[in-house]
Amino acid sequence: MEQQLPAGRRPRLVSSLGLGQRCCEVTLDQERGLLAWRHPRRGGENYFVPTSEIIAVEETELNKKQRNTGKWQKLAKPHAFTVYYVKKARNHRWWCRDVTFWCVDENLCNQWTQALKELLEMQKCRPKQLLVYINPYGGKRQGKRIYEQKVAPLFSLASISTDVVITEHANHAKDNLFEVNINKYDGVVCVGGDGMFSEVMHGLIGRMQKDSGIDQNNPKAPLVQCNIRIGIIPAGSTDCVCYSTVGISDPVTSALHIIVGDSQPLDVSSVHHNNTFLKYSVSLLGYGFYGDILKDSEKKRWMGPMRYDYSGFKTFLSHHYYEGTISFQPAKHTLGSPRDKDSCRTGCYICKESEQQLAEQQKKCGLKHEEDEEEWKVIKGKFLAINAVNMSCACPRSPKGLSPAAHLADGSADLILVRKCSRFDFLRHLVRNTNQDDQFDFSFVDVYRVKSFQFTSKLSEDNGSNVTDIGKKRFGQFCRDHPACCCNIADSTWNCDGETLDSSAIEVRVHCQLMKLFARGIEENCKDEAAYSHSSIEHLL
Ligand SMILES: CCCCCCCCCCCCC/C=C/[C@@H](O)[C@H](COP(=O)(O)O)NC(=O)CCCCC
Ligand SMILES: Nc1ncnc2c1ncn2[C@@H]1O[C@H](COP(=O)(O)OP(=O)(O)O)[C@@H](O)[C@H]1O
Ligand SMILES: [Ca+2]
Repeated sequence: MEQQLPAGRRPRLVSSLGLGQRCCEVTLDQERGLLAWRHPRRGGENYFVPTSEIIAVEETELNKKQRNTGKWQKLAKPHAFTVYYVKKARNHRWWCRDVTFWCVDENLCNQWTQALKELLEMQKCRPKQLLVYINPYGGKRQGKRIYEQKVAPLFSLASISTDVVITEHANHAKDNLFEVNINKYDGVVCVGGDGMFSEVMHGLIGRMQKDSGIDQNNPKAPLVQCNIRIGIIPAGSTDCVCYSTVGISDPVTSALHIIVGDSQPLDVSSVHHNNTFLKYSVSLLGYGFYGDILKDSEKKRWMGPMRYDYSGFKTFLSHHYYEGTISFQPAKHTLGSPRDKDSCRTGCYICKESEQQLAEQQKKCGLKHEEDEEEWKVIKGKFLAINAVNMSCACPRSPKGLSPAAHLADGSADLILVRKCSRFDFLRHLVRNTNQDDQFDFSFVDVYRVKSFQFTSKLSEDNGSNVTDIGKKRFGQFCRDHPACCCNIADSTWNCDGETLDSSAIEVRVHCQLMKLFARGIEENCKDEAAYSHSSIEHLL
């Protein structure tokens, strides 16, 4: 049955179709892009699936067993089609579910499959061709298996073609991205952890700047936005970028976000030392505690993700603090503050506002550099940790993150300064990173929302530029001589998204929405699946 609508509008299909052994009314609102049916069993539960969340539609041959039971016996040849769709479960997890409808009228069946396929064709943001890099050694070394068993079948169901590269060494993906014909692809997927994501991001952003003649060594150069989206299939040790942008670290959920063609802009920080480009960072730039953990944990890679717990415990016991000067420019352009109670969620208005400001600025100045005369604030002190985060840095170890109110795409980073305090107080602060309590509510913790910052350790100020070697020598000697003492004349290292930086003196600038992910930010939590269905229909109708 078809309902007539005014000319120009797409019709609403309403039919009584078979579902299992019974009949149910199925509606396809083509104008609004919504498929709905009431399950004849399961207490008559209503299902509402936005067509933007349909993965695939296939004509289906009903098998013998299905045909030989119940109503089928009386039918000559039933015609059927299967709809594969996203089912949202608790904790931001997505599943791929399917439902098979049947009818005796072949024309009606064709009408349904054709209408659904046309609606899928209209989803222009979906990728058709992807370049996939798999780090076989990331996390628990399961990357290849995860991709082959959980992700590749979904890509194939969604008719996505892939070129797959299994990396053979570090920087393989990054170097490869400078050579490939990137225009062939609608996106790049990395299977691994934050380090692997960082590699792919460096390849893409670096390639983009090279092709546009931008000198990455110039810390003030306005960088060219990278429009090719990156998808992350989590298979690493921390998977913070995935968790903070999707809400869960789950390969199937991430694959489905890629398939439906989600897009989430992301701020990226550039890190320089003496007019030399060092790295980009999207998650954590950590000096002191997280730098020391990383340095120690690199020697324990064979332990897998557990290396961070081991090195974390060791580093906590060592309780080293570091002296230095941090200068920063507060982010006055953004509406939020790090102590906000609300977090960045799908469709965040603060990030949208920044996007608008960015567009206006680009219209005004193009790629010209705008002189930034805004004030610098300077803080000298003794720090146990200096953490700069472009996003919340939520991960399974810290579900709300190091800075729960940080925004994915507002053009700012949260700078968290943890000053020298007792071991017990530091532990209280750390524990609050793992629970619901406020980790900033301590006299020794300060947090600022910034658009750029610089750091120089006391050691580098005292000794000039060749800090790393001096630090290394003194650190070794000092530790042997005074193992129980916590004061430190040595430098720590910066942990930049899981990679150590060679210099402790750095200059950092946040680039608003420099790149995009196949994600949509964390969706508002839904109490249960049925509630989701009803809220989504209310939103759509
Ligand atoms: C009582 C103990 C409390 C421990 C506090 C735990 C808080 C954990 C916050 C972790 C934030 C992580 C930010 C992301 C960092 C990653 O970029 C980096 C590299 O990840 P990967 O490539 O997947 O290995 N991971 C880390 O630096 C690990 C930090 C973990 C520290 C325990
Ligand atoms: N084939 C490979 N062999 C060794 N190292 C690799 C390989 N492929 C990628 N890498 C490097 O491994 C590092 C860590 O990878 P990642 O996937 O983030 O795992 P983890 O989360 O366990 O640290 C990355 O910095 C990346 O450059
Ligand atoms: Ca940000």
